Amino acid sequence: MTLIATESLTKRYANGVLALSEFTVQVQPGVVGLVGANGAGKSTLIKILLGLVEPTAGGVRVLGLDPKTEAEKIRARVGYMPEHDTLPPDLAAAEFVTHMARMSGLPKVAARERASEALRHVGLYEERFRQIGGYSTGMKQRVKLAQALVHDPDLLLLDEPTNGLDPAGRDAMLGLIHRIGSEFGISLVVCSHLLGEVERICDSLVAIDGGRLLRADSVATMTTVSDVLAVEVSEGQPELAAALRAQGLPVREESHLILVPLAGDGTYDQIIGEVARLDLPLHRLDLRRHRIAELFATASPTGQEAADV
Ligand SMILES: Nc1ncnc2c1ncn2[C@@H]1O[C@H](COP(=O)(O)OP(=O)(O)OP(=O)(O)O)[C@@H](O)[C@H]1O
Repeated sequence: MTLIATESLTKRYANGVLALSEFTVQVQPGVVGLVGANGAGKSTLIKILLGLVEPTAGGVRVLGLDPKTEAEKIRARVGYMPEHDTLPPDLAAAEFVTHMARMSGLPKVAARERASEALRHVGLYEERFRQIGGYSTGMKQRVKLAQALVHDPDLLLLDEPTNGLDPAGRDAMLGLIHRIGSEFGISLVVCSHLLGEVERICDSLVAIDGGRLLRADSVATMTTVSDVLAVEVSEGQPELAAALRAQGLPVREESHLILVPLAGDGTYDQIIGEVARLDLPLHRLDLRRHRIAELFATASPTGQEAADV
C-alpha cells in the first residue's frame, strides 16, 4: 500500500507565506528521507499528514486515510516525534511514556508494559524512573522517540531527530532509526536538512525546495555511478593533477580527490601511467557516485543550505 500520497497539495498560511505549492508525491513503505533547507516546508507537510494543519488546496492520504476526516485513525497508526523539546521536566520517562500510551487508548497495565518496552528499545530502560529534566539532550531525543513508538504504529514521522546531538549521539540515533526500520518493519519518514544522514539510513528520498517537490526517488537511483573518475593518492596530489593536465585531461580537484571525466578505457591507463611514473601511493581509482547534494546545487539559494551539509 502507498504510505503517503499527495495531489497538488498547497498550504498558504494566514500571513501569506506559501509553505507548500502544488506538491504531488507518492511515497512507498520503507525508511524515507524528507529533505530540504530550513523553511522548505517539511514541518508543514508533516503537520498536514497528521491532520494538525489544514491544507489550503489539494489532496492527501496517509496509509490510505484522509487527515481531514480520519485524523484520529491516522494518529492511532502513526507515531510523531516533534522537532522541539516538549517534554515535561518533572515527570520520569516511564510516567510520561505511559501517559502517552494511555492517550493512544491503551489500558493501564498494557500502557505501562508498552512504555517499558519502548524505553528499552531506545536504550533508556535503566534510567526510566529518573526525571526527564535531568536527562541529556540525547536522552531527551530518545524519550521523544519512545513516546512515538509506544502504541506500536505502522508509520513513524520523525522531525529532525538528530537535532542538538553531538556526533556520537547522532550515530546512536541514526542506528536506532535504521534498526526500527529494518527489525520492526515500521515505515519511517525522517525529516532532515542533513543530506549525509539521510543518505546513510534511508531507502528513498523526497526532496523539497521552497514548498515544491524537487525529486522523489530511491537513494540507490540518486546515487548511481557517474562518468567521473575519482583518484586519491596519499601524497603528491598537486604533482599528479599537474601531470594529468599536461596529458590534456580536464582535471578538477575537490579536497583530497582528483576528478577526471571518463573518456573510454584510455583514461584509466593514462592515470595509472602517471601514478606509476611519479611513483605515488594510489589509494583509490573508481567511478564516483552521484551525491544527493547535487540535487540542490541547481535549485534556489534556499536549497543551497541543504546541499552544504
Ligand atoms: N504557523 C505558521 N504561520 C505562518 N508561517 C508559517 C507557519 N509555520 C511555518 N510557516 C512558514 O512556512 C514556511 C515553511 O515552514 P516549515 O516549518 O514547514 O519548513 P521546514 O522545512 O520544516 O523548516 P524547519 O526545518 O526550519 O522547520 C516557512 O517560511 C515558515 O516561516
